[in-house]
Amino acid sequence: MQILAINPGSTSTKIAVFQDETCLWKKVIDHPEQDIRSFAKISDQFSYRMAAILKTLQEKNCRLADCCAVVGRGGLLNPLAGGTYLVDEYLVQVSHNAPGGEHASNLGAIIAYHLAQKVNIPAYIVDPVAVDEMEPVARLSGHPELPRISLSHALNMKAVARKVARQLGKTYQEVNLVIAHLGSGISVSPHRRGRMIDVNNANNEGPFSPERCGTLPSAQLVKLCYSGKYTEKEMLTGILKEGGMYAYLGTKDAREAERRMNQGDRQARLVLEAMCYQVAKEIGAMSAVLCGDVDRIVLTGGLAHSAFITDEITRRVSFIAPVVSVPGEEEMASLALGALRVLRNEEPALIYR
Ligand SMILES: Nc1ncnc2c1ncn2[C@@H]1O[C@H](COP(=O)(O)OP(=O)(O)O)[C@@H](O)[C@H]1O
Ligand SMILES: CCCC(=O)OP(=O)(O)O
Repeated sequence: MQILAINPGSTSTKIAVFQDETCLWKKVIDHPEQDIRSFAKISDQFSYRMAAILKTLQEKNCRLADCCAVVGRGGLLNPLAGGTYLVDEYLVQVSHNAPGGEHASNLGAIIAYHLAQKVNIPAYIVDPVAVDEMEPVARLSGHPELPRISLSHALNMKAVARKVARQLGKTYQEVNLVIAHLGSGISVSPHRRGRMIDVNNANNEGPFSPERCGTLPSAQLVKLCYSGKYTEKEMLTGILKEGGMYAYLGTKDAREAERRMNQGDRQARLVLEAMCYQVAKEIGAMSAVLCGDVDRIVLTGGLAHSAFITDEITRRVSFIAPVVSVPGEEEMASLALGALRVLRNEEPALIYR
């Protein structure tokens, strides 16, 4: 069965075609920052990204008619359980309206649906960013008007969780893991017997990341918002896109930060160490959620390619459980596998309402 997978990210659109579990080809289309900046809303990027995808399909001689399904990364929907969802008109409409906020992943369902419609095949999303499996006790923030919201790298974390469980000779439902996805954003989540029972909101809680602030001192934040120094849009950009490592060092590229550190830049060292320190603290907190019953701590995402970063985290958390590293992400394969599970009737397609 041939599956087309589409993963819209902040600055790129990843496309891949799978023949069953095998990736036939994959392409990352990079979108120049000035192009992306010219759109007011994420959904306004639909035609722009669609044109780039259709051009790539043509270049690769890929015929939509040869595919059994199109699968996209799911976005900031209202909270929902993990799994593979059929994309229907309602889901497309909600993705347009972006109830959970603006994020490139909102385009995944919209693009998958429109491509699939062309040849009358089903479209799916798998383990969207808004997967919410949090326990009631995890939902209280301390302010009744500000409940905690589950927004995370659920797709990659669940794929990596299944992989690590397999390596242990178990199923995902038989293990307890603390998984830290370390990318442009950072998610740290305790997975208890196949469920993500807590997670820092990767947009605005937890450790700071290459581009996001993470948890900030709340009263100081309120004062800054009302200081007149920044507009609301500037504040949000500063938190979500130009915070964290970027705010301190002017780069979102951890490889560049590490190069500077190795050339003796003390600020670069301090910032990288602080990011790892915060990740380690979050792993400690999420291990407490599991009452210390942790089979493995798993480090994944782009930053997990760095031995400095993984060593720096590991030395602080290895007393809890063995640490394994699964660098990079497996989002494209996870999308295809999610669609295949449904097409093979191993799992029902969920309906989002
Ligand atoms: N080999 C590497 N060593 C250190 N950092 C890396 C490496 N490869 C990627 N990164 C960093 O990982 C971050 C991006 O991670 P990634 O998982 O690709 O995030 P996203 O898909 O969310 O943009 C960037 O800061 C990038 O510099
Ligand atoms: C909003 C949670 C998911 C997320 O942060 O994804 P990216 O790192 O791809 O922006």
